[in-house]
Amino acid sequence: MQTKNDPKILVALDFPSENPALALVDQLDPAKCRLKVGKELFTRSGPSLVRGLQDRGFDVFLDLKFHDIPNTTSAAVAAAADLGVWMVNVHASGGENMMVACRERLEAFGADRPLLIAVTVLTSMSADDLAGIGITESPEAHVSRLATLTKNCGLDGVVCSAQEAPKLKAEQGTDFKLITPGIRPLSAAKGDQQRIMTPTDALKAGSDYLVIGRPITQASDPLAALEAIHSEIVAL
Ligand SMILES: O=C(O)c1cc(=O)[nH]c(=O)n1[C@@H]1O[C@H](COP(=O)(O)O)[C@@H](O)[C@H]1O
Repeated sequence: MQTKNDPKILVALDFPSENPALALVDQLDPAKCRLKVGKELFTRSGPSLVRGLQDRGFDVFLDLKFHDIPNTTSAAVAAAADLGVWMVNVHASGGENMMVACRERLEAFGADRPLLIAVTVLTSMSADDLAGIGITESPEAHVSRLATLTKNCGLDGVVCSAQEAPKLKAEQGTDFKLITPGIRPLSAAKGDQQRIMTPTDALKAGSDYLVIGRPITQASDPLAALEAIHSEIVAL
């Protein structure tokens, strides 16, 4: 259920720099979406851009997928919390000690801490890719293994494909948040995403938040595209 204060749509700001990102953002409505800032945009434009988005009323998901030793990674998520972001993520494959260190470090921020999410298996990784790094179980089994580890470490949820959502909700419970990319309204181009789902189907499958990039950012009228998806899911 979409509420005014908890927008389910996370718009992926996959732009090379601040100017085109802000040109898009200034057409959007913070009551209807949050914003995801990833590695390219953050590396170019950094914390000042994040503050600029927050000053415009948007919550920010800082999608930097930290993966390092526990001391370094927990310091990085604390820096994200100092920046006041709404959500931050790490790689679950960084392991238990790393994830626990991150969760413990964020406890100091109390109720205002960012949600701490883990990436399980990137949707770009095939079974062959996993075998190449010594993982012989299926991608699906590895996602479940890493989601269980993530939950046991006390994190808030995982990034996964919406196809995996029913299984993960059944295994991890309804409070464990699922953030799902690969979302396409029926009218939108699939692009390079392979495993796609409509916003409605993804929420019905158990997604908590929908990461949506090009169907909004490349639309001729981005606000109309956002509002169409928002109206579709607010009616659920
Ligand atoms: O972590 C992500 O956000 C992510 C993980 C993943 O497995 N697949 C995936 O597509 N994403 C991101 O989700 C967004 C999807 O954008 P669109 O395909 O344009 O809707 C991009 O920012 C991707 O980098």
